[in-house]
Amino acid sequence: MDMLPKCDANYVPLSPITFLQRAASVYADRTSVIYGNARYTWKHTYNRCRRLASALRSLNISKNDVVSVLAPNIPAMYEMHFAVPMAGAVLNTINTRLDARSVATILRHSEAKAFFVDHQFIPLARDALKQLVSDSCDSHNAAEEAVSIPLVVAIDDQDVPTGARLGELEYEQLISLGDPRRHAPVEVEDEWDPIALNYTSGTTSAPKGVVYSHRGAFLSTLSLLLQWEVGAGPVYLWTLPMFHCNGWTFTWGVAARGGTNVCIRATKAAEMYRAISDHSVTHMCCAPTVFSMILEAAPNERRPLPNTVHVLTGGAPPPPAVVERIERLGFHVTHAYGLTEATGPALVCEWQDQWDALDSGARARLKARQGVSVVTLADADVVDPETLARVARDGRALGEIVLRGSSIMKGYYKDAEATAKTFRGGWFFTGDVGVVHEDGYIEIKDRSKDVIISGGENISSVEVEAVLYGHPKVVEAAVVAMPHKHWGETPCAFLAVKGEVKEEEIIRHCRKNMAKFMVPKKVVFLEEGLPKTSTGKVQKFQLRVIAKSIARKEEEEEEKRMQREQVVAMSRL
Ligand SMILES: Nc1ncnc2c1ncn2[C@@H]1O[C@H](COP(=O)(O)OP(=O)(O)OP(=O)(O)O)[C@@H](O)[C@H]1O
Repeated sequence: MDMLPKCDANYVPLSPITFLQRAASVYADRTSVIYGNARYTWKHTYNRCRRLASALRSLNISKNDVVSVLAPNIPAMYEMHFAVPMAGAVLNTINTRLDARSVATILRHSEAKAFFVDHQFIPLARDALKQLVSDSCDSHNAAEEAVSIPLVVAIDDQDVPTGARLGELEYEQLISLGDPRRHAPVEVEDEWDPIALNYTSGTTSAPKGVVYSHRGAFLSTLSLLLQWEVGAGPVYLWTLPMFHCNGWTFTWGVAARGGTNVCIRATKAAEMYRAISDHSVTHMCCAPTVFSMILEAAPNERRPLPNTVHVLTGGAPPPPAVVERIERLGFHVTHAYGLTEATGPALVCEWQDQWDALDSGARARLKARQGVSVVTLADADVVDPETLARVARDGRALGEIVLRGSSIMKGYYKDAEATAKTFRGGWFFTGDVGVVHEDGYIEIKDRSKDVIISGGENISSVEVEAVLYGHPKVVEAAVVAMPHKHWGETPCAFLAVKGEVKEEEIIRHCRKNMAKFMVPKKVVFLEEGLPKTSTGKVQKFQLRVIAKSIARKEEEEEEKRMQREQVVAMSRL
């Protein structure tokens, strides 16, 4: 049997771009994309992608060249997920909430050959390009790595054109100029070839460039469709940014199921309710912070849900109290855990039938666990990061969550050291601390950098946050370490609340619901909400800076008070 070789008939490189070709033939006249009043069918989308791929090739974009895009969830952004790899190039979607300096850093690091910019982000892109030009002048003087300036393509609004331009080229003009007969889309030669370059959220350190292969993207897409039980023809609302791990692969996945992509420019409560109601949305993905937006929407923004909306949530721990509330509204939540490095979700809290009989609170607590590996992952575990020994399956022993399988990235672009550090002993190390329960379900307790160590005890900020979310007035909660002269660190809670609530009330609520050593010593109310990354994660490093300065101030005041008491005591002598 070993003598039977691979041939073109039985061995075709796996790539998610094949989903589009199939969609164009199987679902040709079905609506592929809705954006405002603009509508496309799968036949249209396929033809437009072929034209764009061919236009890119005519501009000398070739194999492994990086094409960057700065755009919200619009049809062009969707099309580029197919057109760029169809030209043999690598898609780099840039986070639209970054500042010009960071956008320039990504353009420089990725050596982007082309840069597509949505009209709304032209001012940001212009500043980033200025920065890049100035870096390029500096690099000539300092004999650094040369900086190349990408070809710029403006994307005008595909529903209501604005006429805004940046650079010489415009998106629709490229599509009309593309001629697949002269420059045919490129065949994928090797499924290990890169398809996308995604920078991490930068929650804990400088963003790293994560490279996906066609194979990894293909398998992750199928795996997530299966895991989430997405049937034929889903109506998928784009609330998760497509720039976040290629929309957790659903950019490619919606084509695989012949679904309809409902694109909205901004993930805001009114837009979401309207789109769900107008288009009978069946599926959406989002970070748990989006739940708070939906739950706190003003009465005039709300609309009744026309049907059950299946939501895949992840990216941050969903507090059980919030899961319970959102499900009462008619959303059905599936919880997944993942990372940019794992091509989006890697663990999913797969539901067990016997859990249906539990009350809603118990169901939400089970659902808030991160779960078991998705089908294309070979293995997931929690291990001692030094010895690599598996931790006990008791829901208590802490270790680092590790993953292994075809969904894991190829590596970090131009960073061999970070790649070597994260791949060890046949595992990918996530940097997240977790436990394994008796039933084999993994639960994240913290990111290793976020664990609070108070008097030698580890405190999981996620556990303290879950209790805080149980308070009826808490809308957002994050807990970080605050330096403490006796305990080393103590928990400091940052809250966004509705209505009036005092620090003492929150502390009382915590005392009632958690061990004494876990109770936050300080509660800070942030009226403007918690600082977040573009992917909806709380920027805990910013909160740590505030907590540190509060601790310093309190220590200074304490010292002053002691000095005053000493003076008084001396004067009495
Ligand atoms: N369901 C979840 N529950 C808890 N945490 C989650 C969940 N899903 C993802 N996360 C957190 O998000 C992290 C992955 O985030 P992402 O890849 O967007 O970049 P980042 O790790 O935040 O950024 P950086 O690596 O640059 O600091 C995970 O390591 C984990 O800490």
